[in-house]
Amino acid sequence: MAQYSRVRGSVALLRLTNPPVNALSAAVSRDLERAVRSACADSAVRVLVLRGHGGTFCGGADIRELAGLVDVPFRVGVSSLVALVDAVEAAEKPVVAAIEGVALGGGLELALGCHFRIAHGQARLGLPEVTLGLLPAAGGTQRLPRLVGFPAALELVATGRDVSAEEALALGLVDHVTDGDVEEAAVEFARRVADEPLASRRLSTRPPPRPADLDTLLQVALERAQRRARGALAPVACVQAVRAAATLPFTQGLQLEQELMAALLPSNQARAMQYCFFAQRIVGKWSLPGGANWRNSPARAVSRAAVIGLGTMGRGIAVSLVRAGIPVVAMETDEKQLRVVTAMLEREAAKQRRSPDSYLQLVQFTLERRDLGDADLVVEAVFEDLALKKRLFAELSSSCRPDTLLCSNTSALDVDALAAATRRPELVVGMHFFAPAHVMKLLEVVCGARSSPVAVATAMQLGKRLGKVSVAVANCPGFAGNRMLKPYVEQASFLLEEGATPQQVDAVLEDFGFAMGVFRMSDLSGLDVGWRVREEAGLAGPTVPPGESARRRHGCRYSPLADLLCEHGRLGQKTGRGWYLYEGPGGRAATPDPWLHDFLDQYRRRHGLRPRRIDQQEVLERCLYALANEGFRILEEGVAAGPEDIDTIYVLGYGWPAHRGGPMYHVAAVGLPAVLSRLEHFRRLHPDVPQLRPSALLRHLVAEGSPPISRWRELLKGLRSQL
Ligand SMILES: CC/C=C\CC(=O)SCCNC(=O)CCNC(=O)[C@H](O)C(C)(C)COP(=O)(O)OP(=O)(O)OC[C@H]1O[C@@H](n2cnc3c(N)ncnc32)[C@H](O)[C@@H]1OP(=O)(O)O
Repeated sequence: MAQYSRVRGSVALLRLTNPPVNALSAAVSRDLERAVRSACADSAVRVLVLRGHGGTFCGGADIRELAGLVDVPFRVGVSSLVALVDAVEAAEKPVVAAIEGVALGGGLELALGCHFRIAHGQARLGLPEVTLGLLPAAGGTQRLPRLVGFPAALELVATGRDVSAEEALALGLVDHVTDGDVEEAAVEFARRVADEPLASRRLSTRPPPRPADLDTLLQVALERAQRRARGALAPVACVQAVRAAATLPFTQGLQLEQELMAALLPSNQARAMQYCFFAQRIVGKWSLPGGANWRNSPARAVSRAAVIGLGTMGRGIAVSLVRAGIPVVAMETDEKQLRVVTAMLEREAAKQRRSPDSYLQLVQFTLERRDLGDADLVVEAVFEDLALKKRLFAELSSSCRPDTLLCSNTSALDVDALAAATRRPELVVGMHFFAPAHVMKLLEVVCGARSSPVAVATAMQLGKRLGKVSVAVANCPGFAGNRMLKPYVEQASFLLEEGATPQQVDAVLEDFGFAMGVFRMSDLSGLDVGWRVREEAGLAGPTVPPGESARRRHGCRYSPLADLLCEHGRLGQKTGRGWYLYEGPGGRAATPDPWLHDFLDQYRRRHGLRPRRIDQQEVLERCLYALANEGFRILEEGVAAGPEDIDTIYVLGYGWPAHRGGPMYHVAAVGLPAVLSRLEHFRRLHPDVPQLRPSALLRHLVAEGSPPISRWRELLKGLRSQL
């Protein structure tokens, strides 16, 4: 796990070895500590270089231990890592960290214990513990501010953002960056510093910097963390721990860090966030009914891509491709959109500290379909209209190379119908990006009935290359994410009919931790999007069969409230009014609108609905259980392979709070029998709402004694699977 060898006579080269990411399990930490002590005791050694095996320094503490997934008490992992970092820092001979790949979490804390840090130009460094519901508890919150100052330390610890080697150098986090061989550079560096005094290099003994505005800075950071945390404990604990570095001596700061960690480690929030971490890895291990899977189906190389349509979605997709270094041919007729995408690329280049030209030269704008001919993969991102898309797919099928993959960014339409319009249905898949596509980390890869393994593998792999988490789902209206949104939005509308207000419903959902309540979200994305879909489905507008009552469709309860707002020209933020009032068209600040409240009163009177007081619990249960119930149906039908897929989609694509794990994790945590009983209760009260009828899978799981969520995937394999 950790050995040392002597190089160039007096340099001890220690190699941390625990593939795939050299995680510091308790055993590995102890082993490395022993190796450090032996090297220090070796009289032939003057200086130590510490590196990781296999091109990566260290991915941090072993999360499986912290999450209680292996048979090692989590406190043992923490204390072994703390002891290791302390031993490294206390070494009487200089220790140089040679960082390549990543130094994350406990890995970076280990590097902070070293006296010098050399990084490869491609390395990434960070303290992502907050994303696991934790904080850096091997001295990271105390050493980092002593090295890079409070503003940077507060930001890095509280957000978990990782930085490039270049930024690390600018922050003072590393001493030197090399684009050559990091081991050679570190050994060379080590020989130069072998005789340097170490006192000032031990961060624990350094006084923390004290800018004049430190108190204000700490207060602002704490308030910001509280505001942004939306109920999550870890970001606030992170700021509290870093603040201790300003107010307490090192050992007492460390003590507080440990106490905060001891409170976070066993918390439900940390469990939920660690579940999310592993869920996001599980979803990469896709399989298809024929036996093809992520292991046996290689992806095709994508060295040139095309994007059709540079509206909101298309331009985000184009930017993502360019950022990943993939040349893009972008087809768009509206010149205004070309200017927008050019400006976006310039901004992105500046963010990545690249020249604008390095990005702009990767894009070729065109009006001609023949220019797409050479692409390995085309992503269509035109208007959401099935007939239009089918025509386009038919044309692409004739004009593109026979092996070009044809992908659609549709958010709900039938991928099999698009495939059927081509002469290569096996090379058609859905690639459903989420807006803004260059920011959101989720990609739903929609596998059509005839999509080939290579098409699925290529789309999944491309998502990863773009820095996204790809989740494979089967083709059905709305796929997994948008399909589950429907009953959730419907319940919210029914609650308005029964007496709630948009701000009441949103406040409950935002208190739960959602980035945005359902009505604010609907205003942001535009009420007309759903209106168009409902019109196409014969639920709204001129296509509704004559004689259908306003509040019923196909014999079931229907709320026409959103349709009525659209008819009044209230499309959300873009028109300056929707469920809320905004400063003007395009405004962002939502305020309650007296017009809307009058409108709701009149609506209720017109339909003889007597408003009642609705409490928070009812809002939460009806919205969230209806959504999760649809999730069970999706699992039952094999549209998604497991609860991890649904939870990943909701956390990364729909603002579900990670500290609550995702909808399926949430209902499992509440208890399936309790959820079933509440759904049965609501179903009795609303017999004309089929979405409240508990799904067969939920009943089945309850009948089986509510197995833990980690077992559902296996149990589902026995059911009908489309994946
Ligand atoms: C005292 C306590 C102090 C500190 C606490 C900590 O250090 S908490 C851990 C902090 N570290 C992290 O959060 C990093 C997590 N890992 C990653 O971000 C990525 O895995 C990484 C290292 C950037 C590599 O990414 P890549 O895309 O190359 O691989 P992938 O994510 O698919 O991971 C490969 C397999 O490794 C497993 N794994 C990754 N990190 C850890 C870890 N720290 N502990 C345990 N296991 C880890 C991951 O689950 C994958 O496993 P697999 O079975 O192949 O799905």
